Amino acid sequence: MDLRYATSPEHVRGMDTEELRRRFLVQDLFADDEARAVQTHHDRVVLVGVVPATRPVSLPTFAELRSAHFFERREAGVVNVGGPGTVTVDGETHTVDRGAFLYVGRGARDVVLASTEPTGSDGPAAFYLFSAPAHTSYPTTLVGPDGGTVRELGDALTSNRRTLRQVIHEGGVRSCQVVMGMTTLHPGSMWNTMPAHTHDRRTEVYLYVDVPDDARVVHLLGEPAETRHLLVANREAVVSPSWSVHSGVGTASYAFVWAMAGENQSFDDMDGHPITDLR
Ligand SMILES: O=C(O)C(=O)C[C@H](O)C(=O)CO
Ligand SMILES: [Zn+2]
Repeated sequence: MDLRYATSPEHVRGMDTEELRRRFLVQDLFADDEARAVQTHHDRVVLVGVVPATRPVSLPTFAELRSAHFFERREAGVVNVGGPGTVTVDGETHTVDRGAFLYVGRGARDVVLASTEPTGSDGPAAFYLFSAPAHTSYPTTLVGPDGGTVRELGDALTSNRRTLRQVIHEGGVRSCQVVMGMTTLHPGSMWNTMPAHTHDRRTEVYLYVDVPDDARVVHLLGEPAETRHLLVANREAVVSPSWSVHSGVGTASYAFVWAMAGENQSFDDMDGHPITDLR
């Protein structure tokens, strides 16, 4: 498990490109037949990537968690961003195809992730887990690729027309902390999350997906009056501490999985920062 210690806004002012990327960008989370993990000490969020390319992969626990099994004190949202697949939780198998989500509650013991058509056109399944500490156990719940609460946002005239699906949230699948969903940019729209915002009560992670190999997303981070940027490729994630804006523009249309944990689960508890205020 890769550990990322907490950062402060003052610290960001002095970071060069290499340090910004080392602290906030998560690369190489997805590797064949492995469960790779990163923990940020911001809200103790753990990210795991699993690509069951040639065999099913059992989710291990990690030494840093000091727990007998991964879900002993945690919950997670799992989304598949690859080809068709299944997730088996304590013997019950769920079909989790591309764009589907599975919420796994505290107490689950054996979690096995598998591809259904590893050599198909979408390749093997690619599971992304966003996990946070949990105080109680909510039921494991599957949401299909079109499920959740859909919000249409933005405008083609400002290049930010996008469809946002809230899946694990106050009005949907219950959880202790995790709030999670996916946003898909419409063809020709490149800007996400504009106007940008912060939410001082939650850490958020964006995982960018469906970014063409020759494209990048220019992701803005940092305090609104002191922004920095990262050039982000497909299946890379960016950690946004509570004080950081998170917004980006692609050189092609793309999608992203957003997920949060922290003090509350109120999606609309955010402070907007107009582009004219960003520096
Ligand atoms: O397109 C958007 O806008 C988003 O997807 C915003 C994220 O959901 C978010 O940042 C929630 O806090
Ligand atoms: Zn946000």
